[in-house]
Amino acid sequence: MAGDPTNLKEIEEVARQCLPKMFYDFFRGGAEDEFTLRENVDAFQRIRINPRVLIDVSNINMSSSFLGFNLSAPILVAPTSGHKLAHPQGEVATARAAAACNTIMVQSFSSSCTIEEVASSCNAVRFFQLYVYKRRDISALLVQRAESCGFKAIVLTADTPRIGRREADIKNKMIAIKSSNLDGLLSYDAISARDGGSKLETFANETIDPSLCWKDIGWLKSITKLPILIKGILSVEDARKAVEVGVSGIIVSNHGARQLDHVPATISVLEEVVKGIDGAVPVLIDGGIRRGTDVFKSIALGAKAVMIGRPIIYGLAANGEEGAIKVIQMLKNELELTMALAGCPTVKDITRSHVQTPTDRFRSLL
Ligand SMILES: Cc1cc2nc3c(=O)[nH]c(=O)nc-3n(C[C@H](O)[C@H](O)[C@H](O)COP(=O)(O)O)c2cc1C
Ligand SMILES: CCCCCCC(=O)C(=O)O
Repeated sequence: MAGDPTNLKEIEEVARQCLPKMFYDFFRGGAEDEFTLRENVDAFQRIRINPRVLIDVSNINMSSSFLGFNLSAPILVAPTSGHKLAHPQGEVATARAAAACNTIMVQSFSSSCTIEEVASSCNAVRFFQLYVYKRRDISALLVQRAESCGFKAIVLTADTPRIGRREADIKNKMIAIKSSNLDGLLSYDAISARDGGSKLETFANETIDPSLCWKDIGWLKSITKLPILIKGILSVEDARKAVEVGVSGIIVSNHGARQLDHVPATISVLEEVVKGIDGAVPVLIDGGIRRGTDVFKSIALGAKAVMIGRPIIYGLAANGEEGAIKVIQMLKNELELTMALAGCPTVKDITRSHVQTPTDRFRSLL
């Protein structure tokens, strides 16, 4: 890869140099002042690791599982839209990278490759991320296509009744990303012809159903046998509701800080969400994970595994499938070293006592 990057930040820089400005801005950007975008990363840096010594770390085993599926490490690929804007092979390259790294890929509803193309391209375990459209028939059809193509779970994104205010996209007049999944189902023509700011925003706001609510999980359950995860949970109250309506997992996420600015960094609410549902279902987290130490901290605070969004896109942009593999491999290498240096030979050995949060430091002063 150009520049021989040694960490994810450097891969982002390679991607920035490869991508047209409109697309780099779309991938990188967050909502409004990007306060939460910075917080997602900074909040990890306020957590300290408490290493333990004189523990046999000659063999580090990062293997883990989620919903019964084995993972080589507790790191999954988050759903992100439009991978062909980053690389001509799009989500097919991403799925192959996930398969090569023995992890799960969550394919976005707004993917540029179809459900069928991704399914036939590799043997990765795949989950399908769902937006519920005003045209429920379209969402239902995509769920059925995913189910018949062997996807193993539905990830319902709950934080996007409308699209967040992404000012770079407004300035750049971001295009409405074409999702091949919607070919023959929806037309983009009216949107492409329209003047104004972000066409992606216009398209999303015209198509996504803002009336979606908790009772609709019943509808979703009625159209699929797959386990359902809810993505976009940031409070104990919503986590408990998710458990009540019978989901199989929760994803603590603020959509990579692209929706509502000034919501908390995901790592800062993870522990209370996990405690609030008392182990009823497994919890994943995404947002700002850029180092193996971030993965370690997330596990210590109760996540079953993490998901990564932008770094995968940057890897793709920098070097296609190989670039996405490099991203996952870099994080795995960093996690492996972190576990060795912290005295944790297996993922199960990573405990709450291995980290110190700002709240812990405050309490210790009282
Ligand atoms: C360019 C981009 C596109 C995204 N598209 C989707 C999407 O289609 N569906 C979804 O649920 N989340 C989407 N997300 C949010 C990610 O799933 C994830 O929550 C976020 O990227 C995690 O933060 P990180 O990028 O800091 O790792 C997108 C994020 C980005 C950056
Ligand atoms: C219905 C199209 C919405 C695409 C939004 C993709 C996304 O979630 C993101 O950019 O963030």
